[in-house]
Amino acid sequence: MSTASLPRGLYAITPDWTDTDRLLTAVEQVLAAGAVVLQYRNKLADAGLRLQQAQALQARCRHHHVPLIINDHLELALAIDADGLHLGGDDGELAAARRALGPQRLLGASCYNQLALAQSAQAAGASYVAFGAAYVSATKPLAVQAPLALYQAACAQLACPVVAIGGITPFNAGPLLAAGVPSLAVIGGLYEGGQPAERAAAYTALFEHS
Ligand SMILES: Cc1ncc(COP(=O)(O)OP(=O)(O)O)c(N)n1
Ligand SMILES: Cc1ncsc1CCOP(=O)(O)O
Ligand SMILES: [Mg+2]
Repeated sequence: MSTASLPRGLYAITPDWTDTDRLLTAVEQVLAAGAVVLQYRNKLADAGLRLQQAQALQARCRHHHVPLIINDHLELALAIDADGLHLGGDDGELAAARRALGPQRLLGASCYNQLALAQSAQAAGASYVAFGAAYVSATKPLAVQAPLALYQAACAQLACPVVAIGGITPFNAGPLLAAGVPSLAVIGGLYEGGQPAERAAAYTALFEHS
């Protein structure tokens, strides 16, 4: 099966903002600063607002030639012809999602702190697997912790790209990159406290010389 591949670099995820103008202004800065993937994740938006925000983000992503991945909602990904979908353990079957998405779109799977989940996800058609939380996450404080050794094992053993998520800052990302992780997924580090352009640039710089 041929699938699109996840680019190496900053995997930006949107904050739960219902103010669409505010969201688009901040995301535009993150895309301009070099994020290589955008995931639309908004746990506070209703279906109507999700459609509106996803369509607006799709236009910005196309402008920057950055793939847009939809979190949780297969129907939304199909409705806006997104570049991919990300599913957690309770979000639907990966194999069914792969059939619905076709072979080209990206399909990501949350694997928390379990390598076995990643092996099944790969077999079910996942294009990448995500482990986390790597560090304590203010966005998801109850997220299970994934140890550094898991990232090392996953990068050594899996054929598909490994994404790290959870509490990642430009200052604590080093060990993950040294473990071979090609993609850092970030929410709060980009959008909490303002200056998303500068914050995104600090992450993208991590990938420039490594
Ligand atoms: C890249 C990436 N990795 C992990 C997640 C978490 O997915 P999930 O466990 O389904 O939790 P929610 O994000 O839906 O709260 C993710 N979204 N993206
Ligand atoms: C969705 C998710 N899954 C595990 S941690 C997390 C939140 C990541 O956000 P942040 O980068 O703000 O810690
Ligand atoms: Mg989910």
